[in-house]
Amino acid sequence: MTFLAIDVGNTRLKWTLYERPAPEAQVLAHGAEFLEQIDRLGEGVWASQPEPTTMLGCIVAGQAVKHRVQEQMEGWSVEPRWVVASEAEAGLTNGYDYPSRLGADRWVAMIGARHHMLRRGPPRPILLVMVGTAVTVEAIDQHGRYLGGLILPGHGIMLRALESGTAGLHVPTGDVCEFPTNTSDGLTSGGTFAIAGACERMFQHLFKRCAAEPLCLMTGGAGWKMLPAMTRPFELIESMIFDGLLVIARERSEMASRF
Ligand SMILES: Nc1ncnc2c1ncn2[C@@H]1O[C@H](COP(=O)(O)OP(=O)(O)OP(=O)(O)O)[C@@H](O)[C@H]1O
Ligand SMILES: CC(C)(CO)[C@@H](O)C(=O)NCCC(=O)O
Ligand SMILES: [K+]
Repeated sequence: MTFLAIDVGNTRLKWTLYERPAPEAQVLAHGAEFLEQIDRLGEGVWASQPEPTTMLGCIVAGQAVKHRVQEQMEGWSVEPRWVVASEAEAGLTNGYDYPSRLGADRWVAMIGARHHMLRRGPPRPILLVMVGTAVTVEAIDQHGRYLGGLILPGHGIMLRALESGTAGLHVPTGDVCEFPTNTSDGLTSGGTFAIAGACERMFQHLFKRCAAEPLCLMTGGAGWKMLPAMTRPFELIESMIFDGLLVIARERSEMASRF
């Protein structure tokens, strides 16, 4: 009963093969590829894996990339399934104006975050920060209602925007510091504190709205770089999107077996 979970972001595809579709399942194999390199997955690393019994993915790259991913799965008989944000799933309700327009990665990561929070104790609001190509800062109340979230350029996009919009900002990566005294440190610290500051504001908004202290969770490949700059204690859970996919897969298979 193996289960393949795939997270296709704006820069990279990440995949994990589990022994079954349920939270805490054992990992059999995993990998990550830049989107330019996914066309070799089928004859490459996926060819040496046992065929997944079921699959669930989350994709924010466009239709063309989705087709390329599905092509790589053609050697298997497993049906490709992709999560789309809905009005409610796995204990989370979606406050977005148009629920299906919410990025699938955001929706899935929030479902993973709520699962982690409930395992820790009584229900609390959640502040979820996802640091990838773009950065999202999500607010979920203690009842599992998604209130809304911020979308910011990721660190890389911020730097590239400054480089292309100015004449004198082509410098190597600097360090994060409180009072930068050179261009490199100024750019690196500016981007980092822009993200940290947005998170702090959302924390305040969420605390006020819920009258309960939010649990602060972070995910995304660059999360570890952000942690030291945060104004609150954050827990980094790298596997949040995969954990969300496992929760959804279990819920869906339980629902199916009830009918
Ligand atoms: N010092 C830094 N601090 C914060 N973020 C950074 C830093 N350096 C790079 N980043 C960002 O981290 C991203 C890499 O993280 P990750 O590997 O999760 O993203 P990704 O795979 O590009 O994301 P996606 O899931 O959108 O494809 C880069 O796109 C960049 O914007
Ligand atoms: C915001 C990103 C880029 C974050 O990865 C992605 O979730 C996305 O493309 N979302 C669609 C728009 C939205 O979530 O409102
Ligand atoms: K992502």
